Amino acid sequence: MSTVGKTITCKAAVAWEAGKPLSIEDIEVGAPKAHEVRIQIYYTGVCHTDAYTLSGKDPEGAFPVVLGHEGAGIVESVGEGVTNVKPGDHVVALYTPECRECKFCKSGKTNLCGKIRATQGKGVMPDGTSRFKCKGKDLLHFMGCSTFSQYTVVADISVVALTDKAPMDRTCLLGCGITTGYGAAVVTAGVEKGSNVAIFGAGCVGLSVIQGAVKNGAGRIIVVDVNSKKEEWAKKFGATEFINPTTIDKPIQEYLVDITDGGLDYTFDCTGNVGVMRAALEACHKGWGESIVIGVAAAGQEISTRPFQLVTGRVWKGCAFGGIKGRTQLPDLVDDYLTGKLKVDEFITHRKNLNGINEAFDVMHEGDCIRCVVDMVNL
Ligand SMILES: NC(=O)C1=CN([C@@H]2O[C@H](COP(=O)(O)OP(=O)(O)OC[C@H]3O[C@@H](n4cnc5c(N)ncnc54)[C@H](OP(=O)(O)O)[C@@H]3O)[C@@H](O)[C@H]2O)C=CC1
Ligand SMILES: N[C@@H](CCC(=O)N[C@@H](CSC=O)C(=O)NCC(=O)O)C(=O)O
Ligand SMILES: [Zn+2]
Ligand SMILES: [Zn+2]
Repeated sequence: MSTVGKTITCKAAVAWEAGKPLSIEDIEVGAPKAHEVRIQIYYTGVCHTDAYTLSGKDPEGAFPVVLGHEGAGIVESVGEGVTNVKPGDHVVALYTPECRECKFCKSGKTNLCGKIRATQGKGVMPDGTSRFKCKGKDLLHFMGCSTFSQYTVVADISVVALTDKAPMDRTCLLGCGITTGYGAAVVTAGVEKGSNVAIFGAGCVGLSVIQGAVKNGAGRIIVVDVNSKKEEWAKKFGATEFINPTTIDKPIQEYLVDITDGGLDYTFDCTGNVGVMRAALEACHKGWGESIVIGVAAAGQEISTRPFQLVTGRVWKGCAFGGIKGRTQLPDLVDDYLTGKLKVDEFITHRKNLNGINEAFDVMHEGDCIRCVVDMVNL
């Protein structure tokens, strides 16, 4: 029986309040309205940003909410006026939408789209309402995606169709972590051939920065991580050196400046630690070194450095989703994956089913997890 135009009841992992485990519930997912798309989610990754919002530290975090923003699935139905995807398409949800008509999209300077950012940040659809209900209460959407539900509704500008040749348990990871790190190196920094790079934090994001740096022909690729087990991971992805900053007897930035004849051409923070962000900036070469902030720092945290660091030519910048425009550029990344040019399979260290999604959060904090993929169909 067709579900088109009807409310669907399905399972979802609901975050009722901050700091509490997710609860598997039957929820009602409304039909997509104009310019909306209802997706059956097959797989979702779990990102540190989901854990960050669940912890209650995200100033934009509100509850009850359906978290998740690294998901792949198949379009079930579309609302009036949707032209970019159709039922049956294999898709990935995009927390950085791409409308192609707002000031941001038209600027050619950023991947940040302004069209629905205000409502997305409030956890509602562009018309200001929610498509999720549970026990008579509205649930909030998250990052315009809410992939911890078997069905979700997103804006049409927040979804990209991809070839069905690429397995969805892999493409889901292109919805955040891999694309973020890879894009930060290739698009945001534009690492040049032969340039020296340091990457702080070798999780999914940092390892993806390594991939981007390798692709662009970087010279030295130095990875800094407090977890020595990450050395093997970093080298597998192409790092040329690994340093555990707890094993050296001077500040890491001084050490890096010493061993690189004045500093790095590009550095990347992939930890979310504001002290690390400062070290990454100060490890840059005078005159031209650029430091890219990728990590998400908790509410209230601030970055600082001596302004002289900037006066003398170092550049501090940052990016969301690596600077990648999802609808335009994700299909090419999938092609790169299918032709063996982009590692994706290698990131999957753990798998869980929807019923075990809280374990996915547990393993993420254990240090040997790069990404845990959650099967949303088989409970
Ligand atoms: N800007 C954006 O668009 C996006 C941002 N993010 C953010 O990026 C960050 C990284 O994500 P992800 O790769 O998944 O995270 P992980 O936790 O998997 O990786 C971070 C790594 O950094 C290490 N680390 C922690 N503290 C330090 C330190 N002081 N010096 C060096 N290394 C350190 C961690 O070690 P240990 O495990 O021992 O703590 C871990 O190995 C998160 O803050 C996440 O929220 C994610 C996606 C998109
Ligand atoms: N809501 C937080 C900031 C969280 C944040 O920085 N989100 C990133 C993506 S992190 C993905 O895992 C992002 O896209 N930021 C750009 C945006 O427009 O949200 C806060 O308010 O501090
Ligand atoms: Zn993420
Ligand atoms: Zn836009």
